[in-house]
Amino acid sequence: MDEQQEMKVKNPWHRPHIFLVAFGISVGIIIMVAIAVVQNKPLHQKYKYGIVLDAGSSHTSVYIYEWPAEKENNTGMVRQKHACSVKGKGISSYSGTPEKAGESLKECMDEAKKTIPKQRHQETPVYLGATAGMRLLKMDNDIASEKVLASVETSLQTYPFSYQGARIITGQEEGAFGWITVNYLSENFITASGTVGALDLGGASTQITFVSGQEVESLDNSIDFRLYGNDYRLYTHSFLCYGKDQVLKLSLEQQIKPKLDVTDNIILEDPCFHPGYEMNKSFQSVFDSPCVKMVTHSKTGQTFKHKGIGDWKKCQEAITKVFNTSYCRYSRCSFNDVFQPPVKGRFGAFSAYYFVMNFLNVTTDNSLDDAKKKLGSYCTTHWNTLKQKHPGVKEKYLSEYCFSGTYIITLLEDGYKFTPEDWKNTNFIRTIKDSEAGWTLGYMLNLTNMIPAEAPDTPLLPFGGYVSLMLVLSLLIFVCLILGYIFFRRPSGPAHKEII
Ligand SMILES: Nc1ncnc2c1ncn2[C@@H]1O[C@H](COP(=O)(O)OP(=O)(O)O)[C@@H](O)[C@H]1O
Ligand SMILES: [Ca+2]
Repeated sequence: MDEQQEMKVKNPWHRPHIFLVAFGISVGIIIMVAIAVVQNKPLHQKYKYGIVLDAGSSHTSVYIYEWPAEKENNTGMVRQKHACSVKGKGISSYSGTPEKAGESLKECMDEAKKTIPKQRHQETPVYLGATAGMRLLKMDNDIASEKVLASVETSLQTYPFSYQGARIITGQEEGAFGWITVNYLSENFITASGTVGALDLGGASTQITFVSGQEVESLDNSIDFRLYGNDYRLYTHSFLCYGKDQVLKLSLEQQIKPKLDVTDNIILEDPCFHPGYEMNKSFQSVFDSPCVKMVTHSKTGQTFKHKGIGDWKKCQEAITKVFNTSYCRYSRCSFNDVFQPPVKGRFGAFSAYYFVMNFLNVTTDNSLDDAKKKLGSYCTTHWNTLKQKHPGVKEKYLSEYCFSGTYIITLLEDGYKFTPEDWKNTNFIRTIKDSEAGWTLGYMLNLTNMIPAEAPDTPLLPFGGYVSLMLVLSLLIFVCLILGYIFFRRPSGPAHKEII
């Protein structure tokens, strides 16, 4: 009996509290290991980067994107890490001094070098896409446009990144990649919520892109994509010369034309500019674009007086004249003989749509009629009152918001045939989840093959679920071991004898 008692003391498993302590410690260790795994995961996460330069007609922006390396194909994983606005005008403005186009990018590209971790520089792709400003320069002066592109190319090649090319993208690409960006960021490709149409307004061109569900009668306007296992047929059109800066030139030209032969001292009374606004402008500034067909060499170097009268109704009448709706060779057109099926679904309107409407404080919470009333009263505001109210706003922008707002409403309503209901389904957006809406993200996703045609195989469990399951399984195994130990040990051990 003494011997048996001794054995009981030597075998700790015969004391339940020791067993409990050992069990508690083991569970504690397992939980700590699991938490450490979860906590430390982001530290070990490898990020990848990509740079896209948006060489627009009015200015260039450099965007840096970032994504976790192992989640390349999951929608919504790429986000904008940084954006830099290049000082000065767009690259097409350097047609006379092409070498300066490349130089202009230096500050923002130096910033990119600092933003992206050094060890990732070599593998980081850089793309430059030029839009309507360069399309116009190419039409006007092909050699100059080549020189400007060569200049930005030389400049970008001096950086430690992986240079992938600088080119003028097509209007279809601009429209389609804007649509991809908006829907990728909204995660519409993986949910059943349907897609959102994209409206992009620039300075020199404007794009409309949406899934119409109807036959697209002109091949130029149709793009097919297979993304994440779904087929999409997009309607897209880019109107060159219908960005807000070029339309302003078109509208000024139309108002000047009838006065040209009548008088030498032209005073243009413009309903789209505020009462009290008066500025001498050169004819050159209106006629210097291939969008404006009239060439008046006799007026080169001369100026006209641009005078605001602030009359929204007349402004809209003037703007309507830039749309040609007299001819359509398809079953239906937007304007200028361009096929367009009826607009459908929700729309995200970005770039200058957002800048203008945000400044005017017009949202689609206002009915279309209320938006017009608001704009009408804004346009009649005296120029001096406005300048006093917005001392920080660039005068050029400030003077043009009445025109631009009127153009936007006219383009949507008369151009694209938006009904008051479609207007309500439109959102003016600058960013989605902190990434800017525009064509650049979609462009990069496409060129880096980050948008697969088929839905990627998703793991059975998310990472958190996986860790929890492993934890429960380890506990189960642990408990089984303990029970097994106790159970199998008893028949041969002294404890068994003791019971008998
Ligand atoms: N804060 C702002 N207020 C009003 N307009 C703006 C503002 N910032 C940018 N813009 C305008 O947005 C437009 C951007 O066009 P951009 O992308 O340069 O041309 P495109 O896309 O036609 O090549 C330009 O007309 C520019 O003047
Ligand atoms: Ca643009």
